[in-house]
Amino acid sequence: MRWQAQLRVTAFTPEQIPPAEGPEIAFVGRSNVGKSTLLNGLMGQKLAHVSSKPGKTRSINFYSVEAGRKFTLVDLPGFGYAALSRSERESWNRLIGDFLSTRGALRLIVHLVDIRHGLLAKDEDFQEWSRNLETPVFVVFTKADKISSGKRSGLVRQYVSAGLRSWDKPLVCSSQEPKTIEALRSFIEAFLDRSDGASEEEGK
Ligand SMILES: Nc1nc2c(ncn2[C@@H]2O[C@H](COP(=O)(O)OP(=O)(O)OP(=O)(O)O)[C@@H](O)[C@H]2O)c(=O)[nH]1
Repeated sequence: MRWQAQLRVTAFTPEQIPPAEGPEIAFVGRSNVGKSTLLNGLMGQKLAHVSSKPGKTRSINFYSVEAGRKFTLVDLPGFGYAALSRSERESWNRLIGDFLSTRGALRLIVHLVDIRHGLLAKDEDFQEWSRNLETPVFVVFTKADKISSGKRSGLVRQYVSAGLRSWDKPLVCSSQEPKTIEALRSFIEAFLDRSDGASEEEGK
């Protein structure tokens, strides 16, 4: 299904974070992993700023989506951007960490990983840190067009056997391959339907 999306709020500080309007899905990843490009692909519009220079997304952006139901995509700043000072990096990590560990409306965290590099130190740190969260964290691989399809499946198998969590079928995306973005859209819709069902069961 096509998604109708609009930017709701850009928050630079915790005080600017708006109350949730419904279920939320957060996107995290190292700087330059292709997060803005992927979000634009999902939303079918160029709402997020894409740049070849890392570290462009420095705020938390909330996008309201209407797709037969309402939900919010949350675009978090890329972690581990080296050009920032140590204190800037720490305050960034706090902003992200606090949000992910306290946001009640969060249903899913999508951790984007560049398929060519796999999990680098910052990704490993994030995977380790996020094990204590109640919200599930699923990995989606990006920039798949940069390697051959044979190599892709081998790498994914290797990552998953190393313990990465993802959907039943690990998702590999590329901005150059619209079908892969469409697949992610369908997985997110199905995930939200399932999590609605689970909350109704719990409420009985
Ligand atoms: N070939 C290819 N290039 C991509 C893909 N996704 C993103 N890129 C390129 O990678 C660069 C970074 O993309 P962004 O979407 O800005 O990455 P980001 O993760 O939002 O970056 P930050 O602002 O640092 O957080 C840009 O030059 C994109 O055009 C992809 O699937 N395939």
